[in-house]
Amino acid sequence: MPTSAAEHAVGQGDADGIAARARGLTKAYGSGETTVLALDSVDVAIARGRFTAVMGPSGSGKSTLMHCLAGLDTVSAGQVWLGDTEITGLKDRELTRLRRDRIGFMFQSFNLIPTLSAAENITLPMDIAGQRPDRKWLDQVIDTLGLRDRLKHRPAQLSGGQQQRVACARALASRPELIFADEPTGNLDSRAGLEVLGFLREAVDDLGQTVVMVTHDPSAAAHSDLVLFLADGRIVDEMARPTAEGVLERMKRFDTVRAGSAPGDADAHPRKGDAGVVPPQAGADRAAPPKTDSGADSGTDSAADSGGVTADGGTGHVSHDKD
Ligand SMILES: Nc1ncnc2c1ncn2[C@@H]1O[C@H](COP(=O)(O)OP(=O)(O)OP(=O)(O)O)[C@@H](O)[C@H]1O
Repeated sequence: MPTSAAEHAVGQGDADGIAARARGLTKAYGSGETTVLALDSVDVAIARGRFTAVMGPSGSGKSTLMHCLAGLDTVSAGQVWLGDTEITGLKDRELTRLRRDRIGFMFQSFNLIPTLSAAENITLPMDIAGQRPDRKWLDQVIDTLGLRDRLKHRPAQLSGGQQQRVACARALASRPELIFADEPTGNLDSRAGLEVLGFLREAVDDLGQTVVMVTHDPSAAAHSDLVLFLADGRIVDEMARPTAEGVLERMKRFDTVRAGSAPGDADAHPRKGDAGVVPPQAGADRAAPPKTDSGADSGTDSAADSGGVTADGGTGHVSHDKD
């Protein structure tokens, strides 16, 4: 039976079986009247060796939660641990190393380097970090992802699904403790999307990896072991062994609640998804949004220019001080 996040209550001291956790995790953007409370005292524990999906309405804080758990963004209050290591308070350089050594990233734009072959893309973060890939593991990843006969191809010679598989292999190459995937199927047609979800599932089942995936898609979430539902910056529910129908039903309730919420509720801490209102300018306050996957090409170019970025596993991440 899948392990529920709830069974691993935060603060019990026993970190066994927990890949990452947060306590009282709060993230506010901006200040004064324009403050946006993206995360509101979130307690969460991500079970090791499981596939966890994070869902919720637009603006509910999914990406912010992922970025804070991955040390890509600073927190306003609370604590975050990766395994036993508290990452809140770590210096930039320590965080960069920790991300590089212990976390794999997959984004909907794949951030592959166009001039490098698939094989070179897969090992690039490790090459930059001066780490030698574990050949046996790498072979296993490549075979599991069905990339053996595509290794010499450049990204432009690969289909979208194959490119995403390369991105998946890159995230897995260093055998990270935790893989964060932000809408990894967002740019794919449904068949390629299914493929990638299948591979993430296999990464968990066959390779023992831990995956956290942010998604809007109930069918994608149905591939996970546990869905965490976020609303207004809080975890409001979870569902073990989810089905697409079950997740869809649960998501519909957000709409009902939001449609029925008092108009003044959103005023204290306005959020993009509040009260069913998503103003067109909702993202305008995101001077430097934490999403770093704004385009495959720009991402790859900057990645090519900056060793720190690609050493992060293709995050495209440059800075995490964006308030
Ligand atoms: N850099 C930023 N500056 C200001 N506000 C931000 C920033 N990043 C996120 N926010 C706000 O924080 C809230 C949560 O954003 P987040 O991107 O985490 O939501 P999400 O659930 O991932 O949304 P979506 O599903 O639309 O991607 C939103 O109201 C958003 O506008």
